[in-house]
Amino acid sequence: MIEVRNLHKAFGTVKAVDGVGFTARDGEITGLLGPNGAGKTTTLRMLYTLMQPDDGQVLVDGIDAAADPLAVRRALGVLPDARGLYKRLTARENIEYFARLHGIDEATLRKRHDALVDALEMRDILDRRTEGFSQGQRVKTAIARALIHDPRNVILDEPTNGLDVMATRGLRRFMQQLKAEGRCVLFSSHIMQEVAALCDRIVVIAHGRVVADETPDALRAQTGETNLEDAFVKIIGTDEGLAA
Ligand SMILES: Nc1ncnc2c1ncn2[C@@H]1O[C@H](COP(=O)(O)OP(=O)(O)OP(=O)(O)O)[C@@H](O)[C@H]1O
Repeated sequence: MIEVRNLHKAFGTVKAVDGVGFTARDGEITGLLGPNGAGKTTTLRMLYTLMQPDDGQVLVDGIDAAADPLAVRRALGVLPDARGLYKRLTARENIEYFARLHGIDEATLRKRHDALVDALEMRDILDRRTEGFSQGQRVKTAIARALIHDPRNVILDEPTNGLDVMATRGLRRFMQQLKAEGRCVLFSSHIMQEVAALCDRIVVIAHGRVVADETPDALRAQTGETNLEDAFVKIIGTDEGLAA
């Protein structure tokens, strides 16, 4: 479970995150939805301890990220916005390198590696260097690498960005599988249909603040709109930066 309380982050005069708080629960998919520049990536970066908040608190499985960042990192699997693969290494080497950094024994590595490779349908690219990989191939490799230590909590920053329809469908299936395994899945998106199709709970962010935190059905009821796209536009007050 991921709990975020009253997070703040400013860059000069820009208040990127201005008092964000929400809870992402185990066995659920939580979507962080907001237009471009709303503060999604900055929020996620503070969650996975890449960036220090000016104020506020992050708890992962009850562990305070400021007090024990290493324990929090161990409890998290993260697909960052910059996918950050080692391009001279093959996909397999990228994944195995992370497994070794986590100190995973060989037998567990094999088992976990095979399960991820099958779930992500990436066996055909395993022994290619990641240099020259397509967006979808890069995302698959980065996700497998992020999850090799079997984390309970999974954070994905715009995971389907740049993926084609088939790759997007595959990734959505994979996220459902993570949820079925009882993990806490938190992902960001500015694509309403995606969030609507996947999420148990939607946290809408605009101008660095949470403007709604509901189930998709409750969001529709709250706004009186049957179409989620119309509901979002009503909540945010503009359709600028939101993709259909
Ligand atoms: N390192 C930085 N230095 C200066 N300003 C920043 C920095 N990172 C983010 N910002 C600003 O903070 C605001 C929030 O940015 P952020 O990347 O969190 O938004 P986002 O919701 O992830 O947007 P997108 O959907 O476009 O990725 C923006 O105005 C952005 O320009």
